Amino acid sequence: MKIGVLAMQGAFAEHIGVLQRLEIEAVEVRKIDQLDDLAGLIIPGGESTTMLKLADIYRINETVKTKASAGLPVWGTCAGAILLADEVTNAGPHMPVSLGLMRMTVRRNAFGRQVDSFEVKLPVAGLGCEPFPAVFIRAPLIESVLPPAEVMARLGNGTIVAVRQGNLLATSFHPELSLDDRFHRYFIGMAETYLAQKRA
Ligand SMILES: NC(=O)CC[C@H](N)C(=O)O
Repeated sequence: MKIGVLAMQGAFAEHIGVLQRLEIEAVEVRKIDQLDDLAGLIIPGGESTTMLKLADIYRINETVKTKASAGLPVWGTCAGAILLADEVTNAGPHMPVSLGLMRMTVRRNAFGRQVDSFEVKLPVAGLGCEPFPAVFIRAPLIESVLPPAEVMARLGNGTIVAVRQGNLLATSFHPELSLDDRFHRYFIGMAETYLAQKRA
């Protein structure tokens, strides 16, 4: 199975590294034809405005929307989660509209500046009892979700930081920067289900 990582900008190399450690063929996606034959796509962290603009120039946004709507598993981490949201409360004047695939409202840069980055042990529904070491870097928070989107994880104060909506997954934090690969294995599981359904 092949999993793509959008490689316009941001932390794509780290995701590729985790996938390769898990012996998954990982593809850097910069052109629309590289979206063919994927079992899943990861949209990494980085800078959401820049990433949206570049993906728009290379006409990737529309193709990702079409493929995700047809069932392709897509996982957005940090800036990638912002791209998946159907509403961004503080988008800024130069930010193109997001892909709008998930029924959730996100607030960018919700935890302060880059120096305020932090790591927490986060209980995550679906990943077992052991909390996940979640790394937050100038992260967005998820203000609200609407069905069919479902909350997978919240911080101790109730802030939503991970959401699943069918074939779509969003995390405010960076699982590719921790040594724990359970989130990547969870997404690979979604990709396996997708392939099995396609073959059936
Ligand atoms: N680590 C990240 O992906 C940060 C996201 C970035 N602050 C943005 O709003 O686009």
